[in-house]
Amino acid sequence: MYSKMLIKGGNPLSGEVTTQGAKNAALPVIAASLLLKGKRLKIKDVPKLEDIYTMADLLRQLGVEVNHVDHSMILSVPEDLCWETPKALVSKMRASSLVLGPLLARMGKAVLPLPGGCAIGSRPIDLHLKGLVKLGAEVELLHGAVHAKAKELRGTRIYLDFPSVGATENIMMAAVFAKGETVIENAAREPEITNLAEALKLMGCNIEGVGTGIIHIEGTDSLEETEVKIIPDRIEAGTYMVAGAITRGKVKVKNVTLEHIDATLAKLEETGVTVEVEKDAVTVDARDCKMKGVSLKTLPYPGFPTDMQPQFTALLTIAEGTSVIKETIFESRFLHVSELKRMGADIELQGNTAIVNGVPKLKGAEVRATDLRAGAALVLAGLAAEDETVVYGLGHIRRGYEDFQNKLKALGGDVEELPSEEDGSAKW
Ligand SMILES: CC(=O)N[C@H]1[C@@H](OP(=O)(O)OP(=O)(O)OC[C@H]2O[C@@H](n3ccc(=O)[nH]c3=O)[C@H](O)[C@@H]2O)O[C@H](CO)[C@@H](O)[C@@H]1O
Ligand SMILES: C=C(OP(=O)(O)O)C(=O)O
Repeated sequence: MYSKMLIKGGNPLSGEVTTQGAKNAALPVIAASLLLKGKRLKIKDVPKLEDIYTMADLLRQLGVEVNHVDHSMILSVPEDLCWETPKALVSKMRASSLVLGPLLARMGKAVLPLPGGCAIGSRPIDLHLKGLVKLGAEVELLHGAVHAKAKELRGTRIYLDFPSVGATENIMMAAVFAKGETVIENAAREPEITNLAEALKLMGCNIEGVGTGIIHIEGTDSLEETEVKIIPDRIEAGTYMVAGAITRGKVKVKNVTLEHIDATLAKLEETGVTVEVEKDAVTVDARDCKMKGVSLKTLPYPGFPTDMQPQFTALLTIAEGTSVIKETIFESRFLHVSELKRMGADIELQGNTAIVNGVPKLKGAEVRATDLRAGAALVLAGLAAEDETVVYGLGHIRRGYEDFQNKLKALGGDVEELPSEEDGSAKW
């Protein structure tokens, strides 16, 4: 059974909402527990999300005992681990590839069915594999699965052709038990990587330079039990800020790390909405605001995050004038555009650029979420649109937003999740 969300648009959202722990930080930290041997990792502020449950199931299959109670997770890792990852779980979630590095480091071998692409792009893992080979692993592709093995990993210099988030994380984890020093150059600088590095440091790893683009990891022999806290989800926070702005409401988002959302805040302010910041909260006030179009380009952190691009595209459909949105991270992250056009948006796609001409109002329609953030963007558009919108494919949204319906309802959104016989794809 699928599910859909019915949205009666038009209510300006108002009130406070608290951000969950970051999905994209929790996933690699959970994978990092595999580096422990006969020890436990306790993680605080783990969001309750489908992707987290998938990662927990994957670790269970590898032999880890996982207890996820409320927002805490305790992972008890046995002396020996299974090193073959099941296709059913890996194909469900690309982030499953993050177990490759730690499994190789701990067990000297790993088998991972190639995760494949998704609606936003082809998403190869060649950079992950190149890094592992440089560390001394033998990597083969057999019957659609990566088979990696290494008697011993050796520290080395690894230059990433692109600052890939996943490749940086996988290589960092693989390098933990390598002999000598590993240096990752052109490493990704996302805050989620810093959170993973903090977890590894707390376990006893020696890591320097995280956040600078050049990461140094000194190999070690064994790690310790520890407890780590997940950072607030900057993308969830940004999504609720846009919810306030697009409905011309006033929303306070609590539990944010301001320096992680600089790019999002700067672009929101540029549209003309009022943004007030406190130590760990942001209030977006768009009441009586004449919002104007802005141009933006997605970039690796600290640039504007690709994971906020669909939500901003929705916002800019009803901002005055023309906005130019350039997506440089994923090759096909514009599937929400055709859905927004069904709602009356005026958007022209030219390759990786969307040219958005603001319209006064969006109109409710039946639309389909094709991925997580596209789904969030359509819900935001529905909240601002006249009449009723139905968003199909809520499964995508559940991957990344905890309690989305209730958080929106608490802000005054007229939304309701309902079971659906279909995912919406048969409609158009
Ligand atoms: C679970 C998680 O943290 N997901 C995030 C992570 O995804 P993910 O780790 O997959 O993103 P990457 O930074 O690796 O990918 C960015 C680009 O590099 C390409 N690439 C990546 C690896 C590789 O080996 N070869 C290659 O060509 C990808 O296809 C993509 O076009 O960072 C993205 C970019 O901020 C975010 O949108 C995702 O939400
Ligand atoms: C693209 C995303 O996640 P993933 O990399 O897990 O697909 C996202 O969180 O927006």
